[in-house]
Amino acid sequence: MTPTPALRRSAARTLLRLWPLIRPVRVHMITAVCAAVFATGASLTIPLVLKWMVDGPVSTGDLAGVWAGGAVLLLMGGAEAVLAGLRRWVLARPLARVEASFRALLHARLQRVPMAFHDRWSSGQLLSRVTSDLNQIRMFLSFPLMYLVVNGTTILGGYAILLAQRWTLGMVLLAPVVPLLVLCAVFESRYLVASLRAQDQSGDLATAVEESVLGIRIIKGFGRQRHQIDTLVGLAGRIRDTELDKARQLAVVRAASALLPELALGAALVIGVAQVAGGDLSAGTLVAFLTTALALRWPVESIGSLLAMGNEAAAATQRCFEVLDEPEEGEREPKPTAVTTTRTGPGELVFEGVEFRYPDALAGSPPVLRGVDLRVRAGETVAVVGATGCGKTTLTALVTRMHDPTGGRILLDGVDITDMPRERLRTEVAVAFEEATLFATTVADNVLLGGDGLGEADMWSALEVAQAAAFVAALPQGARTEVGERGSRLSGGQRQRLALSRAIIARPRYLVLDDFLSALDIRTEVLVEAALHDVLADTTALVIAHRPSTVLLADRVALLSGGRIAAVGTHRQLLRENTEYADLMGSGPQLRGGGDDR
Ligand SMILES: Nc1ncnc2c1ncn2[C@@H]1O[C@H](COP(=O)(O)OP(=O)(O)OP(=O)(O)O)[C@@H](O)[C@H]1O
Repeated sequence: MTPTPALRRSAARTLLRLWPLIRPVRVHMITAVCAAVFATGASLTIPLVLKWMVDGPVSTGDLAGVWAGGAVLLLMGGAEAVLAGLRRWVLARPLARVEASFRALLHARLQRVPMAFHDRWSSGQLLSRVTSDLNQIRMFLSFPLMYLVVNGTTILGGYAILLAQRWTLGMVLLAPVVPLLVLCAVFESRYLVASLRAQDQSGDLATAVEESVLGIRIIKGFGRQRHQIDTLVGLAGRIRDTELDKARQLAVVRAASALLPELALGAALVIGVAQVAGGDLSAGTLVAFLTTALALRWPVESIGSLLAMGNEAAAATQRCFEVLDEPEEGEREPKPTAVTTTRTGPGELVFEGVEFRYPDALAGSPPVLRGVDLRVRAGETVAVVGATGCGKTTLTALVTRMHDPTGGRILLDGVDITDMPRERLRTEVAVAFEEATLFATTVADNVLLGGDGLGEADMWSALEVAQAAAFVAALPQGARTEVGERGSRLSGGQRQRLALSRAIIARPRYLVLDDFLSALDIRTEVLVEAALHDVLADTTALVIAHRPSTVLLADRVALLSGGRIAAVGTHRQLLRENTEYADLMGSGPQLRGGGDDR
């Protein structure tokens, strides 16, 4: 998906948004610009020295003057080289710092934006912004920006010298400026759009590559390699077309900015030679004039390429600011209501008329949750059961404020969760999902992520509860074993048990478990559930259950149906009294053997 909105700003205005980031290195930037301008000044002085030499010492045979002129030329050349080196040296480190701090800013924002943002954006789009776009911005700041300033100054200074030397000839050289300016203006707006398109398409390609790498088992399993290759080739083809379009646009500007000044130079040369022949102009002045004009060739020719790089940087800047402009989670919270109508106490989790509709839900579709009322008492475990797609996972996501309810409220310890700082909410409530997300680090790092200030002992006791201690101990480096990207070196059941260990390690007061044992065999599941009973004794827990065996973990069961809690009771009660529940649960032997009134 490519969520880039229509372009609203010009490239220059977009680039100006970088100023707060560049501000801390402005002294370095100004120093570098000054060095570059002086270097150019030195190079522009050379034709003037030449004029002096041709009209003076050379024509009069003054050898000492020729040596002096040569020495000045050498000095100017040396100064130009030293100043160019100084510019690079002054900028390298500060710009690397700017890139690093911009990247940190983007990364921090990605952590703080609401889940709805991540639902909307593909990973490849985000990845390309944090990597290639930032790189493009740094390159623009270190080279093209500098040269836009320097070459702009050179062109202005150069043309001023040309006009001063011979204004009629200068006007001939100035003739191409108007058509070139018009061409550059048209080019700027078109190239910016094409750059944005190319960068968005690269993001789409990154997403497709990521999906094909992560989904390689499915692709191979279904023999869909050809299809996948065709998809990637199609996406790469779109990028190629856009890049060719950019190249065509750039070629026109480059050709025009090379050809028109050349024609003007040719015309000036003919007129100048005629004037020298007619005695209206000194040979030295013509040499100086032509040398200056030649010195302006590269600055004029380079403008097209520099503008192109500026446009690409502007597109990259806009894409990065699309992320940075996204409000953080806390920024768009509705003002929380402090009054509680429900009488609720510590340790209780209460849903009060909770409604929820996904922001990107199809128009006209009903809300997923349409008035959920449920009270989970302190220390109680309530299983939520319902048909697939009825909104169970959505309900759990609301407890940790991955999304905020669009109606009603959720109370924790009697406090509306929108009243609580998110940090506090997320230390009170721990979660484990069916899709056990592990990070590409060690077992220990993954489990210890569950809380602050926890040690090895906490980790091993959490692993014991999740029946993971034995397999972790048997790993080559025990808990120090790397689990691979997304835990790829572990089985699905092992990943789920590590995710459960992470959820319970800090002994949270509230636990939200979403079908967290689905990948376990029945024997291991029974063992995990038995150990969990001790943990859950002090914990208020909401458990999403698909399997009858998970339901047995709960004190009570709530049936979610039609966006509401349709029935609450013990497992046996519901099995007897509610046909929808009985249908959902079936009547497996383990249910019948449920022991007490569960
Ligand atoms: N990010 C999303 N954007 C839009 N709609 C969504 C989003 N996530 C889920 N839905 C929709 O919300 C509804 C409820 O989804 P949810 O995952 O909560 O169901 P569930 O009861 O947990 O299903 P299952 O038992 O299959 O896991 C579904 O119709 C689903 O299509």
